[in-house]
Amino acid sequence: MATDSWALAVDEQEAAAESIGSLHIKDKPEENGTASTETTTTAASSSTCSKAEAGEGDKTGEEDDKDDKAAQSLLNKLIRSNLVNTTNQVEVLQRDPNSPLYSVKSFEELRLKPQLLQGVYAMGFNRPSKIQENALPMMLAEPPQNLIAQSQSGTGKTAAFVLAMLSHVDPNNKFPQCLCVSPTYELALQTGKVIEQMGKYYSEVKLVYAIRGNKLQRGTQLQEQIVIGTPGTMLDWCLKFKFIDPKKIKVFVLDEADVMIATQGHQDQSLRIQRMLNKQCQMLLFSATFEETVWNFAQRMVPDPNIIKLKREEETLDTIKQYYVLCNSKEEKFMALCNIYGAITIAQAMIFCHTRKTAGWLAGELSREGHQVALLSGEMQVEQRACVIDRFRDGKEKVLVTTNVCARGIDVEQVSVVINFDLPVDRDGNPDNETYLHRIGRTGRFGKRGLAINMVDSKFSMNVLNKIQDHFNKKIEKLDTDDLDEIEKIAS
Ligand SMILES: Nc1ncnc2c1ncn2[C@@H]1O[C@H](COP(=O)(O)OP(=O)(O)OP(=O)(O)O)[C@@H](O)[C@H]1O
Repeated sequence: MATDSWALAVDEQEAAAESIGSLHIKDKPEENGTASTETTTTAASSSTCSKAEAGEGDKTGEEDDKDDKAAQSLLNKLIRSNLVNTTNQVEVLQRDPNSPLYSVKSFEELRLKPQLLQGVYAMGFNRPSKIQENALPMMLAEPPQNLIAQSQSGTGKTAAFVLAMLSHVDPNNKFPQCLCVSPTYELALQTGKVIEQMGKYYSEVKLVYAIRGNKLQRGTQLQEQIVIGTPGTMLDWCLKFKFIDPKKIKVFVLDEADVMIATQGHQDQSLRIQRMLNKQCQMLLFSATFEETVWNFAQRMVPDPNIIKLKREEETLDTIKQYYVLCNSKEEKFMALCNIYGAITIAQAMIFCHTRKTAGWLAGELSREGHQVALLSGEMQVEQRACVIDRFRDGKEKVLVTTNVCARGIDVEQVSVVINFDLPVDRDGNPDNETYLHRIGRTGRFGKRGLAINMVDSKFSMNVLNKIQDHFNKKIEKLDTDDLDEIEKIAS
């Protein structure tokens, strides 16, 4: 039955692809898993963290002063991605005590291994963000301490737990020592890329993906120290195939921990893995959101945890401006969208719909208007989804129309606008506050400014919007999309 529904989903996807001229879905990754781009590693690969290129070391070797190197590399990264024109903008945020990027400390003070410090600077990081500054000393302490940590979207949680894993592995031991479980295939791939980038100068440390499609021979003894994957495959590798000896695991990370706990299947699988681990294994749980019941469950699950928790009013980022638009139908919502596009320059946008059907319709309409559109929904094969995201990340499409599948974790710096074409609600029609926060967090990454626009088309959705406002105690302003000057103003 499962196979049938997959096949149907792919057929529908292909049908949609035909109707949407510029929608691109790449074929499955090449058999050996080596993707075309330098940093991409696909499902079937077991990859090394060492990808140092000749010449890069020389570049930094010219400069003696570490601060200058870091500053220069950050500036290069930001200029490359057109985020800022000077370092000052990020620097200012990192020095503002009210900003989640605030940090007075340096990466040097965290006493990271030199290879990791080099990797961090090569990524363009200058100083740790607040969550990194607070969480890393706890995570790197001896004896290891457990941690449940919440920090706003795009503030560097992934980088924090990746650094912790890389710091804890013993490269001389050729077996898995760190497990990182992500809720989706594409998030696992994305986190894997961060591990590769950060571990670029730590060539002895290797990484393998426990995700669908990466089939290993029975009896394989993994040599890689870090395993990143989705809960089902990870559990199989521990329990059924015994590729991993859970007793040898030193660090266990649950990324997007709240959804891992709140989703029954994920919770069962994660708990079954956890039960196989040694009592001394360090447990690290991270997310931008933790609903109260989930938070309580997490505290029962993790023995004696350190806790970093946000106050409700801190959960939303001030750098993301939130608006709503009043409409009467989906056609009017589409018109409003066109007006927004007509008034402001949008680098890249993510548009969230409630159903696959609406997403397909909207992608078709936008495509007819001449936009380069990518469509992504949960029913697509995971490899196809990963390819759609890669293309979007590379800027090949400027608009990504999607359902909730992409609401969490996906890190695309150039996303300047998030549109909730449909507001997020749960199965009972109640506002889904957590999903709202994750969705709008796809913009405004690491201090960048972002715009979130909500389409309201009924009393029901107005009610949902009001409840979301009340929940976060944050005003969502009304926007008149017929008034082009007004739209221009909000973007300036
Ligand atoms: N210290 C730092 N200095 C500069 N950039 C950073 C730093 N830490 C992380 N970043 C960058 O900020 C962006 C967001 O980081 P990351 O994906 O780790 O955030 P997150 O908190 O895990 O987000 P989400 O809640 O959406 O999963 C990434 O592009 C990352 O490279």
